[in-house]
Amino acid sequence: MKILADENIPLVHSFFGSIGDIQQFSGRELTAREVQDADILLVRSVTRVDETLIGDAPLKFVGSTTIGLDHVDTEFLDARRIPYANAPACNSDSVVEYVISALSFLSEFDDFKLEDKSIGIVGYGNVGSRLAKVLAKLGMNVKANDPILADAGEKDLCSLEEVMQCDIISLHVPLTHDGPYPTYHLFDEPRIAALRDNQILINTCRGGVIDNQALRRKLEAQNAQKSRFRVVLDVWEHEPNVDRALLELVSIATPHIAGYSYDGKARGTDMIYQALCRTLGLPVRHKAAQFLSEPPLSKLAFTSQADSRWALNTAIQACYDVRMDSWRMKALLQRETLGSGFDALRRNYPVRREFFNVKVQLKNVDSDLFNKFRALGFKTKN
Ligand SMILES: NC(=O)c1ccc[n+]([C@@H]2O[C@H](COP(=O)([O-])OP(=O)(O)OC[C@H]3O[C@@H](n4cnc5c(N)ncnc54)[C@H](O)[C@@H]3O)[C@@H](O)[C@H]2O)c1
Ligand SMILES: O=C(O)[C@H](O)[C@H](O)COP(=O)(O)O
Repeated sequence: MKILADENIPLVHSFFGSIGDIQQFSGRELTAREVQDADILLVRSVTRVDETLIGDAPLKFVGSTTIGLDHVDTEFLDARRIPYANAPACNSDSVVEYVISALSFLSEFDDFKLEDKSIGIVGYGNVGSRLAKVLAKLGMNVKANDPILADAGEKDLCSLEEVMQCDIISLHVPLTHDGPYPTYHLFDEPRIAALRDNQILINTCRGGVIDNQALRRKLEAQNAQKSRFRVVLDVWEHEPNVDRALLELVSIATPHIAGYSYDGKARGTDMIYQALCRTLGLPVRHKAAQFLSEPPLSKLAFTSQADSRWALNTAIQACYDVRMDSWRMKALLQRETLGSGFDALRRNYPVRREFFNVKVQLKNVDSDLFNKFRALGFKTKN
Protein backbone atom coordinates (compact mmCIF):
# COMPACT_ATOMS: atom_id res chain seq x y z
CA MET A 1 0.00 0.00 0.00
CA LYS A 2 1.53 3.36 -1.03
CA ILE A 3 0.90 6.13 1.48
CA LEU A 4 1.75 9.63 0.27
CA ALA A 5 2.16 11.97 3.23
CA ASP A 6 3.02 15.65 3.63
CA GLU A 7 6.50 15.97 5.16
CA ASN A 8 5.10 18.30 7.87
CA ILE A 9 2.78 15.70 9.39
CA PRO A 10 4.38 14.75 12.72
CA LEU A 11 4.60 11.11 13.88
CA VAL A 12 3.62 9.85 10.44
CA HIS A 13 5.95 6.82 10.62
CA SER A 14 4.86 5.96 14.16
CA PHE A 15 1.18 5.94 13.22
CA PHE A 16 1.14 4.74 9.61
CA GLY A 17 4.41 2.79 9.28
CA SER A 18 2.77 -0.60 9.78
CA ILE A 19 -0.05 0.12 7.31
CA GLY A 20 1.99 0.81 4.20
CA ASP A 21 5.02 2.21 2.50
CA ILE A 22 5.24 5.94 3.33
CA GLN A 23 6.52 8.41 0.76
CA GLN A 24 6.75 12.02 1.90
CA PHE A 25 6.24 15.12 -0.22
CA SER A 26 6.54 18.86 0.11
CA GLY A 27 2.97 20.19 0.52
CA ARG A 28 3.02 22.88 -2.16
CA GLU A 29 4.86 20.74 -4.71
CA LEU A 30 2.86 17.52 -4.97
CA THR A 31 2.06 16.57 -8.59
CA ALA A 32 -0.71 14.51 -10.18
CA ARG A 33 1.94 12.07 -11.39
CA GLU A 34 3.02 11.21 -7.85
CA VAL A 35 -0.60 10.64 -6.80
CA GLN A 36 -1.48 8.33 -9.72
CA ASP A 37 -0.36 5.08 -8.04
CA ALA A 38 -1.01 6.08 -4.41
CA ASP A 39 -3.55 4.29 -2.22
CA ILE A 40 -3.69 6.81 0.57
CA LEU A 41 -3.09 10.55 0.51
CA LEU A 42 -2.38 12.47 3.72
CA VAL A 43 -2.21 16.25 3.37
CA ARG A 44 -2.05 19.49 5.34
CA SER A 45 -3.72 22.76 4.40
CA VAL A 46 -1.23 23.84 1.73
CA THR A 47 -2.12 21.08 -0.77
CA ARG A 48 -5.10 21.70 -3.01
CA VAL A 49 -6.88 18.35 -3.37
CA ASP A 50 -9.04 18.50 -6.49
CA GLU A 51 -9.62 16.92 -9.88
CA THR A 52 -6.38 18.36 -11.27
CA LEU A 53 -4.33 16.60 -8.59
CA ILE A 54 -6.32 13.38 -8.18
CA GLY A 55 -7.63 12.72 -11.70
CA ASP A 56 -8.65 9.06 -11.79
CA ALA A 57 -6.11 7.84 -9.19
CA PRO A 58 -7.55 4.80 -7.36
CA LEU A 59 -7.26 6.38 -3.91
CA LYS A 60 -8.80 4.51 -0.98
CA PHE A 61 -8.64 7.45 1.43
CA VAL A 62 -7.72 11.13 1.66
CA GLY A 63 -6.96 12.58 5.09
CA SER A 64 -6.16 16.17 6.07
CA THR A 65 -4.60 16.39 9.53
CA THR A 66 -6.10 19.87 9.95
CA ILE A 67 -9.31 21.55 11.09
CA GLY A 68 -9.82 23.57 7.91
CA LEU A 69 -11.01 21.72 4.82
CA ASP A 70 -11.24 24.58 2.30
CA HIS A 71 -8.25 23.14 0.37
CA VAL A 72 -10.15 19.91 -0.37
CA ASP A 73 -12.74 19.68 -3.15
CA THR A 74 -15.12 17.45 -1.21
CA GLU A 75 -17.74 17.47 -3.99
CA PHE A 76 -15.19 15.95 -6.34
CA LEU A 77 -14.16 13.31 -3.76
CA ASP A 78 -17.82 12.49 -3.10
CA ALA A 79 -18.44 12.11 -6.83
CA ARG A 80 -15.43 9.80 -7.10
CA ARG A 81 -16.57 7.96 -3.92
CA ILE A 82 -13.18 8.48 -2.31
CA PRO A 83 -13.55 8.51 1.50
CA TYR A 84 -11.98 11.51 3.20
CA ALA A 85 -11.59 12.96 6.68
CA ASN A 86 -10.26 16.05 8.42
CA ALA A 87 -9.47 16.51 12.11
CA PRO A 88 -12.12 18.78 13.66
CA ALA A 89 -11.04 20.47 16.91
CA CYS A 90 -7.57 18.84 16.88
CA ASN A 91 -5.82 22.16 17.41
CA SER A 92 -8.65 24.35 18.79
CA ASP A 93 -6.92 24.74 22.17
CA SER A 94 -3.73 25.76 20.41
CA VAL A 95 -5.60 28.57 18.61
CA VAL A 96 -7.32 29.61 21.85
CA GLU A 97 -3.92 29.79 23.59
CA TYR A 98 -2.51 31.83 20.69
CA VAL A 99 -5.31 34.40 21.07
CA ILE A 100 -4.85 34.46 24.85
CA SER A 101 -1.11 35.01 24.49
CA ALA A 102 -1.76 37.88 22.06
CA LEU A 103 -4.27 39.47 24.46
CA SER A 104 -1.90 38.98 27.38
CA PHE A 105 0.86 40.86 25.53
CA LEU A 106 -1.44 43.64 24.24
CA SER A 107 -3.00 44.15 27.68
CA GLU A 108 0.48 44.85 29.04
CA PHE A 109 1.57 46.94 26.04
CA ASP A 110 -1.51 49.18 26.06
CA ASP A 111 -2.08 48.81 29.81
CA PHE A 112 -5.65 47.56 30.00
CA LYS A 113 -7.39 44.87 32.02
CA LEU A 114 -9.12 42.09 30.10
CA GLU A 115 -12.11 42.28 32.47
CA ASP A 116 -12.72 45.89 31.36
CA LYS A 117 -13.01 44.84 27.71
CA SER A 118 -15.64 43.30 25.45
CA ILE A 119 -14.73 40.76 22.79
CA GLY A 120 -16.77 39.87 19.72
CA ILE A 121 -16.22 36.40 18.33
CA VAL A 122 -17.18 35.75 14.71
CA GLY A 123 -17.80 32.02 14.19
CA TYR A 124 -19.00 30.11 17.26
CA GLY A 125 -17.77 26.62 16.31
CA ASN A 126 -15.09 24.57 18.05
CA VAL A 127 -12.51 27.35 18.35
CA GLY A 128 -14.87 30.32 18.79
CA SER A 129 -17.00 28.67 21.49
CA ARG A 130 -13.97 27.42 23.46
CA LEU A 131 -12.39 30.86 23.31
CA ALA A 132 -15.67 32.45 24.42
CA LYS A 133 -15.94 30.19 27.47
CA VAL A 134 -12.36 30.82 28.61
CA LEU A 135 -12.55 34.58 28.14
CA ALA A 136 -15.92 34.83 29.92
CA LYS A 137 -14.35 33.02 32.89
CA LEU A 138 -11.50 35.55 32.81
CA GLY A 139 -14.16 38.23 33.29
CA MET A 140 -14.50 39.60 29.75
CA ASN A 141 -17.81 40.63 28.24
CA VAL A 142 -18.14 38.13 25.38
CA LYS A 143 -20.45 38.39 22.36
CA ALA A 144 -20.59 35.91 19.51
CA ASN A 145 -21.92 35.96 15.97
CA ASP A 146 -22.77 32.85 13.96
CA PRO A 147 -25.74 33.18 11.61
CA ILE A 148 -25.61 29.49 10.65
CA LEU A 149 -25.94 28.37 14.27
CA ALA A 150 -28.53 31.11 14.88
CA ASP A 151 -30.64 29.75 11.99
CA ALA A 152 -30.34 26.30 13.58
CA GLY A 153 -31.83 27.65 16.82
CA GLU A 154 -28.73 28.43 18.93
CA LYS A 155 -29.62 31.14 21.46
CA ASP A 156 -27.63 34.12 22.75
CA LEU A 157 -25.88 34.93 19.49
CA CYS A 158 -25.55 38.50 18.21
CA SER A 159 -25.60 40.26 14.89
CA LEU A 160 -22.29 40.97 13.16
CA GLU A 161 -23.00 44.69 13.65
CA GLU A 162 -23.18 44.20 17.43
CA VAL A 163 -19.97 42.19 17.47
CA MET A 164 -18.28 44.91 15.40
CA GLN A 165 -18.84 47.34 18.30
CA CYS A 166 -16.76 45.27 20.75
CA ASP A 167 -13.31 46.43 21.89
CA ILE A 168 -11.74 43.28 20.45
CA ILE A 169 -12.90 41.24 17.43
CA SER A 170 -11.61 37.72 16.82
CA LEU A 171 -12.38 35.73 13.66
CA HIS A 172 -13.03 31.96 13.71
CA VAL A 173 -14.95 31.08 10.55
CA PRO A 174 -14.09 28.68 7.73
CA LEU A 175 -13.22 30.24 4.36
CA THR A 176 -16.31 29.89 2.14
CA HIS A 177 -17.24 31.46 -1.17
CA ASP A 178 -20.89 30.47 -1.45
CA GLY A 179 -23.93 29.53 0.60
CA PRO A 180 -26.10 32.01 2.49
CA TYR A 181 -23.20 33.35 4.62
CA PRO A 182 -19.97 33.31 2.62
CA THR A 183 -16.91 34.43 4.57
CA TYR A 184 -14.57 35.43 1.74
CA HIS A 185 -13.81 39.13 2.41
CA LEU A 186 -16.40 39.18 5.19
CA PHE A 187 -14.23 42.00 6.48
CA ASP A 188 -14.27 44.08 3.31
CA GLU A 189 -13.32 47.74 2.78
CA PRO A 190 -16.48 49.25 4.36
CA ARG A 191 -16.32 46.98 7.43
CA ILE A 192 -12.63 47.65 7.91
CA ALA A 193 -13.11 51.39 7.46
CA ALA A 194 -15.78 51.27 10.18
CA LEU A 195 -13.37 49.90 12.79
CA ARG A 196 -12.47 52.40 15.50
CA ASP A 197 -8.99 53.63 16.42
CA ASN A 198 -9.06 51.82 19.76
CA GLN A 199 -10.20 48.39 18.57
CA ILE A 200 -8.18 45.18 18.24
CA LEU A 201 -8.74 42.87 15.26
CA ILE A 202 -7.45 39.29 15.43
CA ASN A 203 -7.50 36.84 12.53
CA THR A 204 -6.48 33.23 13.11
CA CYS A 205 -8.90 31.54 10.69
CA ARG A 206 -8.08 32.07 7.00
CA GLY A 207 -6.39 35.03 5.32
CA GLY A 208 -9.12 35.55 2.73
CA VAL A 209 -11.73 36.36 5.39
CA ILE A 210 -10.18 39.86 5.54
CA ASP A 211 -9.55 41.98 2.46
CA ASN A 212 -5.80 42.39 3.16
CA GLN A 213 -5.37 45.36 0.83
CA ALA A 214 -8.18 47.25 2.52
CA LEU A 215 -6.66 46.45 5.91
CA ARG A 216 -3.26 47.71 4.75
CA ARG A 217 -4.83 50.95 3.49
CA LYS A 218 -6.58 51.44 6.85
CA LEU A 219 -3.32 50.92 8.76
CA GLU A 220 -1.38 53.18 6.39
CA ALA A 221 -3.93 55.97 6.78
CA GLN A 222 -3.96 56.03 10.57
CA ASN A 223 -1.85 58.25 12.73
CA ALA A 224 0.70 55.83 14.18
CA GLN A 225 1.27 58.01 17.25
CA LYS A 226 -2.35 58.54 18.20
CA SER A 227 -4.08 55.38 17.00
CA ARG A 228 -4.45 52.34 19.19
CA PHE A 229 -5.97 50.22 16.42
CA ARG A 230 -4.07 46.94 16.80
CA VAL A 231 -4.08 44.04 14.39
CA VAL A 232 -2.98 40.47 15.07
CA LEU A 233 -2.63 38.34 11.94
CA ASP A 234 -1.71 34.67 11.86
CA VAL A 235 -3.24 34.07 8.44
CA TRP A 236 -2.78 36.03 5.23
CA GLU A 237 -4.17 36.29 1.75
CA HIS A 238 -1.94 34.56 -0.81
CA GLU A 239 0.23 32.66 1.70
CA PRO A 240 3.15 32.21 1.60
CA ASN A 241 3.52 35.44 -0.41
CA VAL A 242 2.25 37.86 2.20
CA ASP A 243 1.99 41.61 1.71
CA ARG A 244 5.25 43.07 3.12
CA ALA A 245 3.72 46.47 3.89
CA LEU A 246 0.88 44.86 5.83
CA LEU A 247 3.32 42.62 7.70
CA GLU A 248 5.24 45.69 8.83
CA LEU A 249 2.12 47.50 10.05
CA VAL A 250 0.43 44.84 12.17
CA SER A 251 1.19 44.53 15.90
CA ILE A 252 1.61 40.76 15.85
CA ALA A 253 2.41 38.87 12.65
CA THR A 254 2.85 35.09 12.56
CA PRO A 255 3.18 32.52 9.73
CA HIS A 256 -0.09 30.56 10.14
CA ILE A 257 1.03 28.75 13.29
CA ALA A 258 -1.83 29.50 15.70
CA GLY A 259 -2.76 25.81 15.56
CA TYR A 260 0.84 24.57 15.74
CA SER A 261 1.06 23.35 19.32
CA TYR A 262 2.78 19.97 19.21
CA ASP A 263 -0.17 18.48 21.10
CA GLY A 264 -2.58 19.83 18.45
CA LYS A 265 -0.56 18.58 15.50
CA ALA A 266 -0.12 15.15 17.08
CA ARG A 267 -3.88 15.01 17.79
CA GLY A 268 -4.49 15.79 14.09
CA THR A 269 -2.31 12.85 12.99
CA ASP A 270 -4.02 10.60 15.55
CA MET A 271 -7.52 11.55 14.35
CA ILE A 272 -6.66 10.84 10.71
CA TYR A 273 -5.02 7.53 11.67
CA GLN A 274 -8.24 6.53 13.45
CA ALA A 275 -10.38 7.62 10.49
CA LEU A 276 -8.19 5.58 8.12
CA CYS A 277 -8.41 2.51 10.39
CA ARG A 278 -12.22 2.85 10.42
CA THR A 279 -12.33 3.20 6.62
CA LEU A 280 -10.07 0.22 5.96
CA GLY A 281 -11.46 -1.88 8.82
CA LEU A 282 -8.08 -2.02 10.60
CA PRO A 283 -7.58 -2.26 14.38
CA VAL A 284 -6.56 0.99 16.13
CA ARG A 285 -3.17 0.26 17.71
CA HIS A 286 -1.78 3.71 18.51
CA LYS A 287 -2.69 6.87 20.47
CA ALA A 288 -0.88 10.21 20.33
CA ALA A 289 -0.18 10.08 24.08
CA GLN A 290 2.18 7.12 23.45
CA PHE A 291 4.50 9.31 21.42
CA LEU A 292 4.46 12.64 23.31
CA SER A 293 7.54 13.29 25.40
CA GLU A 294 7.75 15.21 28.66
CA PRO A 295 6.98 18.92 28.22
CA PRO A 296 9.96 21.31 28.62
CA LEU A 297 8.01 23.25 31.28
CA SER A 298 5.96 21.21 33.73
CA LYS A 299 5.57 23.25 36.94
CA LEU A 300 5.09 26.83 38.11
CA ALA A 301 4.41 28.09 41.63
CA PHE A 302 2.90 31.38 42.81
CA THR A 303 2.55 32.56 46.39
CA SER A 304 0.03 34.81 48.13
CA GLN A 305 2.35 37.72 47.31
CA ALA A 306 1.65 37.38 43.58
CA ASP A 307 -0.43 40.06 41.89
CA SER A 308 -3.19 38.24 39.95
CA ARG A 309 -2.67 39.96 36.62
CA TRP A 310 1.09 39.50 36.78
CA ALA A 311 0.75 35.81 37.76
CA LEU A 312 -1.61 35.05 34.86
CA ASN A 313 0.51 36.91 32.30
CA THR A 314 3.68 35.27 33.59
CA ALA A 315 2.22 31.76 33.28
CA ILE A 316 0.66 32.41 29.86
CA GLN A 317 3.84 33.88 28.41
CA ALA A 318 6.08 31.23 30.01
CA CYS A 319 4.07 28.57 28.17
CA TYR A 320 3.63 30.44 24.94
CA ASP A 321 4.88 33.91 24.08
CA VAL A 322 3.45 34.87 20.70
CA ARG A 323 5.92 37.76 20.41
CA MET A 324 8.72 35.27 19.70
CA ASP A 325 6.85 34.00 16.66
CA SER A 326 6.09 37.56 15.59
CA TRP A 327 9.72 38.67 15.90
CA ARG A 328 10.86 35.74 13.79
CA MET A 329 8.25 36.56 11.15
CA LYS A 330 9.03 40.29 11.13
CA ALA A 331 12.74 39.48 10.73
CA LEU A 332 11.76 38.14 7.29
CA LEU A 333 11.14 41.74 6.24
CA GLN A 334 14.90 42.20 6.08
CA ARG A 335 15.23 39.34 3.60
CA GLU A 336 14.25 38.99 -0.04
CA THR A 337 12.79 35.52 0.23
CA LEU A 338 9.63 36.19 2.20
CA GLY A 339 7.62 33.30 0.67
CA SER A 340 10.18 30.55 1.30
CA GLY A 341 10.99 32.12 4.69
CA PHE A 342 7.31 31.87 5.66
CA ASP A 343 7.29 28.14 4.84
CA ALA A 344 10.65 27.59 6.57
CA LEU A 345 9.30 29.13 9.79
CA ARG A 346 6.38 26.72 9.65
CA ARG A 347 8.54 23.70 8.81
CA ASN A 348 11.03 24.42 11.61
CA TYR A 349 8.48 25.51 14.19
CA PRO A 350 9.76 24.99 17.75
CA VAL A 351 8.00 22.52 20.00
CA ARG A 352 5.20 24.37 21.76
CA ARG A 353 3.14 22.52 24.36
CA GLU A 354 -0.39 23.39 25.49
CA PHE A 355 -1.20 24.86 28.91
CA PHE A 356 -2.63 21.59 30.26
CA ASN A 357 0.92 20.21 30.43
CA VAL A 358 1.83 22.66 33.19
CA LYS A 359 0.89 22.20 36.84
CA VAL A 360 0.51 25.53 38.65
CA GLN A 361 0.86 25.59 42.40
CA LEU A 362 -1.10 28.44 44.00
CA LYS A 363 -0.37 28.87 47.70
CA ASN A 364 -2.98 30.82 49.67
CA VAL A 365 -4.24 32.75 46.65
CA ASP A 366 -7.86 33.80 46.38
CA SER A 367 -10.35 31.52 44.67
CA ASP A 368 -10.83 33.97 41.78
CA LEU A 369 -7.21 33.58 40.67
CA PHE A 370 -7.41 29.83 41.17
CA ASN A 371 -10.48 29.65 38.92
CA LYS A 372 -8.85 31.79 36.24
CA PHE A 373 -5.86 29.46 36.03
CA ARG A 374 -8.24 26.54 35.71
CA ALA A 375 -10.25 28.31 33.02
CA LEU A 376 -7.04 28.75 31.02
CA GLY A 377 -6.53 24.99 31.09
CA PHE A 378 -3.61 24.78 33.54
CA LYS A 379 -3.57 21.96 36.06
CA THR A 380 -3.80 23.56 39.48
CA LYS A 381 -2.95 22.63 43.07
CA ASN A 382 -2.83 24.38 46.44
N1 LIG B 1 -4.52 29.54 12.13
C1 LIG B 1 -4.59 28.27 12.37
O1 LIG B 1 -3.58 27.63 12.60
C2 LIG B 1 -5.93 27.58 12.40
C3 LIG B 1 -6.07 26.45 13.21
C4 LIG B 1 -7.31 25.83 13.27
C5 LIG B 1 -8.37 26.31 12.51
N2 LIG B 1 -8.19 27.38 11.71
C6 LIG B 1 -9.31 27.92 10.91
O2 LIG B 1 -10.33 28.33 11.83
C7 LIG B 1 -11.58 27.98 11.29
C8 LIG B 1 -12.55 27.77 12.43
O3 LIG B 1 -12.21 26.59 13.14
P1 LIG B 1 -13.30 25.79 13.99
O4 LIG B 1 -12.65 24.55 14.44
O5 LIG B 1 -13.91 26.67 15.02
O6 LIG B 1 -14.37 25.46 12.87
P2 LIG B 1 -15.88 25.05 13.09
O7 LIG B 1 -16.34 24.47 11.81
O8 LIG B 1 -16.00 24.22 14.34
O9 LIG B 1 -16.61 26.44 13.37
C9 LIG B 1 -16.76 27.43 12.42
C10 LIG B 1 -18.03 28.19 12.75
O10 LIG B 1 -18.13 29.31 11.86
C11 LIG B 1 -19.50 29.49 11.58
N3 LIG B 1 -19.68 30.31 10.39
C12 LIG B 1 -19.63 29.93 9.08
N4 LIG B 1 -19.85 31.00 8.28
C13 LIG B 1 -20.02 32.07 9.10
C14 LIG B 1 -20.28 33.46 8.89
N5 LIG B 1 -20.41 33.97 7.66
N6 LIG B 1 -20.35 34.28 9.96
C15 LIG B 1 -20.21 33.80 11.22
N7 LIG B 1 -20.03 32.47 11.49
C16 LIG B 1 -19.91 31.64 10.44
C17 LIG B 1 -20.04 28.07 11.44
O11 LIG B 1 -21.45 28.03 11.60
C18 LIG B 1 -19.29 27.36 12.56
O12 LIG B 1 -20.05 27.32 13.75
C19 LIG B 1 -11.29 26.70 10.47
O13 LIG B 1 -12.23 26.53 9.45
C20 LIG B 1 -9.92 26.94 9.95
O14 LIG B 1 -10.03 27.55 8.67
C21 LIG B 1 -6.98 28.02 11.65
O1 LIG C 1 -6.94 24.26 9.67
C1 LIG C 1 -6.04 24.01 10.45
O2 LIG C 1 -6.06 23.02 11.22
C2 LIG C 1 -4.87 24.95 10.58
O3 LIG C 1 -5.00 26.03 9.74
C3 LIG C 1 -3.57 24.20 10.41
O4 LIG C 1 -2.83 24.38 11.59
C4 LIG C 1 -2.78 24.69 9.24
O5 LIG C 1 -1.52 24.09 9.24
P1 LIG C 1 -0.94 23.44 7.88
O6 LIG C 1 -1.87 22.35 7.49
O7 LIG C 1 -0.92 24.51 6.83
O8 LIG C 1 0.41 22.93 8.26
